[in-house]
Amino acid sequence: MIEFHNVAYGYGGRDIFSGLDLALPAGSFHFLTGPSGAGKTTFLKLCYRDLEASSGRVDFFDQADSTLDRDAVAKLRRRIGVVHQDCQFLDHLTISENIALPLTVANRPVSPQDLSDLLVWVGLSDRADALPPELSGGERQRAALARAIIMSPDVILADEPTGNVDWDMSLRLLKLLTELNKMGKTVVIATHDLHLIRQAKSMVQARVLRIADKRILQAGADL
Ligand SMILES: Nc1ncnc2c1ncn2[C@@H]1O[C@H](COP(=O)(O)OP(=O)(O)OP(=O)(O)O)[C@@H](O)[C@H]1O
Repeated sequence: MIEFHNVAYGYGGRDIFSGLDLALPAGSFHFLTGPSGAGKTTFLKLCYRDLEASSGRVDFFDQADSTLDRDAVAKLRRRIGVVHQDCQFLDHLTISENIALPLTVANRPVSPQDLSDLLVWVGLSDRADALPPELSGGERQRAALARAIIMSPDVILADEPTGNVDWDMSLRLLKLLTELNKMGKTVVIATHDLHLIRQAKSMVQARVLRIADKRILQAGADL
């Protein structure tokens, strides 16, 4: 789905990654760990082409990065749903309008039934007409997940989706992400939470990646 070939990336001359070789196959489930500032968000941004590799090559859905024009990049982004760390919403729109926003912006019809099913799935039916500032942290995270998948992406990237929620809510979010994976979606979760990763072992066949020395390595079974 997304493949990194000898990729380097840095900010202002400071390398975050170098010699990165990695594949995220279709239908896989990955956790990405590493200390704060190691580059987890940067890696996710490279995965949805918000950032471009400084050198090396990233292939998206079997297409080399360098061959993609603007339309192709827009198209590939529609196949990738992102749950951002800070979950920003438009505060003057309701939760259901925010969730439907990617469709509205793309000028695509919003099916009331699909939207309602999605709200039920994330457990937000009774909050559909609330405004974002009225939501709890866990509700915001679930709304962000719903918004990320409304375009039926093939890949879901979640940046610290359980960062600000309690354990029960973390498990609930993890369950939603594993359900998406069972539907065939490729899932990548960046997280500090090793407890969550251990918990996931009984729910899904997940690979754990760890950022170390500007590379991303498969973590050992000791986690
Ligand atoms: N736009 C930017 N310009 C310059 N440096 C940046 C920029 N974005 C991130 N960095 C730096 O790059 C490094 C990696 O940042 P990144 O946000 O990817 O780490 P992270 O592992 O996601 O961190 P955290 O767990 O704290 O969210 C950090 O040192 C950060 O300060």
